[in-house]
Amino acid sequence: MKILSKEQVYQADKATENAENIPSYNLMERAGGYAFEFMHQRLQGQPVPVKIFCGIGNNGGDGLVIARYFVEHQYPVDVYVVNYSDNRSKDFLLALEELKKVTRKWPQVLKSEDDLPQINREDLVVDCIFGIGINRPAPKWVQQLFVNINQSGAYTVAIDVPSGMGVDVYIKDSEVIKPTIVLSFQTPKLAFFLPQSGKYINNWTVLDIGLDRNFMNSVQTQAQLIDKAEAQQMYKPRTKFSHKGTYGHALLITGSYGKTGAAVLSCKGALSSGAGLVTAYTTQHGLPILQSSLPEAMVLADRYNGKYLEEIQFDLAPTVIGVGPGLGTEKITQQALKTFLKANKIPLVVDADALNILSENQEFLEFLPKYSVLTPHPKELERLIGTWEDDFEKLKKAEAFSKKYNCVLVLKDAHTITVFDGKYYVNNTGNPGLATGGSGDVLTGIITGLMAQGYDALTAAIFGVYLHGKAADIAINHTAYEGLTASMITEFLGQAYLDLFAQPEQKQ
Ligand SMILES: NC(=O)C1=CN([C@@H]2O[C@H](COP(=O)(O)OP(=O)(O)OC[C@H]3O[C@@H](n4cnc5c(N)ncnc54)[C@H](OP(=O)(O)O)[C@@H]3O)[C@@H](O)[C@H]2O)[C@@H](O)CC1
Ligand SMILES: Nc1ncnc2c1ncn2[C@@H]1O[C@H](COP(=O)(O)OP(=O)(O)O)[C@@H](O)[C@H]1O
Ligand SMILES: [K+]
Repeated sequence: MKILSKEQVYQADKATENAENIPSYNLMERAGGYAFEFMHQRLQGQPVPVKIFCGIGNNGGDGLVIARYFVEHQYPVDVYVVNYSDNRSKDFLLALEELKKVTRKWPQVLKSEDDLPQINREDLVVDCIFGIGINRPAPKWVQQLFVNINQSGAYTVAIDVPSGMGVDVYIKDSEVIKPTIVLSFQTPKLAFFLPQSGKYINNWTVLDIGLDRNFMNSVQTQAQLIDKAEAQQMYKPRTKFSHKGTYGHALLITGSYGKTGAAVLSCKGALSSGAGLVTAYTTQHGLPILQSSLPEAMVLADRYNGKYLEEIQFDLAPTVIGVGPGLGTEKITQQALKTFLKANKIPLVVDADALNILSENQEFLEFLPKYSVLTPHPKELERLIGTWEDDFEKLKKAEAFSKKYNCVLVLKDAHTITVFDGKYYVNNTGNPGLATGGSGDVLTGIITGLMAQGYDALTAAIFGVYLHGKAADIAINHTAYEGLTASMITEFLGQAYLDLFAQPEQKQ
């Protein structure tokens, strides 16, 4: 699903007004109408006390349209205008006129902290204070209103975006409404998926308000949400007369003394994603461990008998190499990695300690083959690209890094974002069950396994992240978040594949 930027949303509005030859106010009517319908279908006329907080821009205007519908359907409703500015938008004023036609109970105007009403747990709060137009911290008294709403425990529906949240910029030092659900118009907003702002999002849904199809089909967005529909398109079906050679050979350079588990997990990831052959390259003492725990994998060990890899040299031609999990960052391993990288031409997936070694020796980055996949978690990313002011700056820095080194950068997080060629592919599977040691090692194996099967680096990264998260989503039905271990991700990977084409259950 496309994630439009703020500017693109305004452009989509204009395109729709032009294509349908309608005034902008019609869109506000449509948006407000759909939002009301969503709530009305769930409330079914129950006399829940509704409190609608409207700003003075178009988000506030949506709120006034919603208010009119609530009045018309005889819900007990209080409407407040949060008067943070006297610059009321044209369509806000039109919506106010329409509201006044159906009720004599005019909105109460709030101008300071003293005006803020009591909010009760039993209320339904509709948040229309700020939408995508916010560009600086709200006035303090308005922020106090956000806090009051958050502390009330009331069921809170945010219209378009939670008030206080910037959609393409981070608004520093500002309170944000933490809604029960966000009803977002036409497109989810990038901020929903970033850790600094996404922590305010419990649940969101998109309301299709019918923006111009031509515009929506042709607009090129920087960000895209990856869900089942997108993942299905990536899947490569197997053919009847294929054999293990068809699905490539994945080599995983992994493990050290006490961290052979990382090697096992990444090999399991590669095997369960479907690689034709998997070989681990590890330390000598790791060899028997791998052989006994994972009979499907072949194992090569370095010549020395040390705790860490001292040399990376093998006499085989894998399709793709995954490197990093459990390697450690010993000087001797750093040297071995340098020698290997200098000579290597085979596509790479780089993770964990291999990333840490690259961070310490940035000159090694030049040795990476084109389209290498790098999979840092936030700390590894910081070591690689330095610190950032906020999540949007992080994305910009990641984008610049990926362009400079021509690599696919997988920013692992609750919503992992794959960055390549100026585009952001935002993953929408996975859950906190994945916050467990080794789950990243499994991901490295999965992406390496997909590349072995002929998926290009970008697709392997996006699809691998999707499958990894989906396997965890299926697994937690059996394990809960707490019971999920990294190995189990690989056990449920097959179900993640099956789910790609599973038909939703038909209602009788
Ligand atoms: N296609 C769609 O999706 C449709 C969307 N629609 C709706 O329109 C909404 C966007 O409306 P909007 O552009 O009027 O902005 P909104 O968020 O109401 O803010 C109002 C104004 O506040 C101002 N301001 C900013 N920060 C401030 C601050 N800290 N303290 C004080 N003032 C501040 C700023 O003006 P400024 O002062 O910067 O000139 C800003 O313009 C969108 O979210 C959706 O709900 C539908 O109606 C139609 C279809
Ligand atoms: N709260 C979460 N929600 C969704 N995915 C998560 C969450 N926490 C971690 N993950 C995922 O789990 C993996 C953790 O990787 P990493 O930190 O490298 O683990 P390890 O080093 O232990 O293997 C990443 O793919 C990340 O996106
Ligand atoms: K809002």
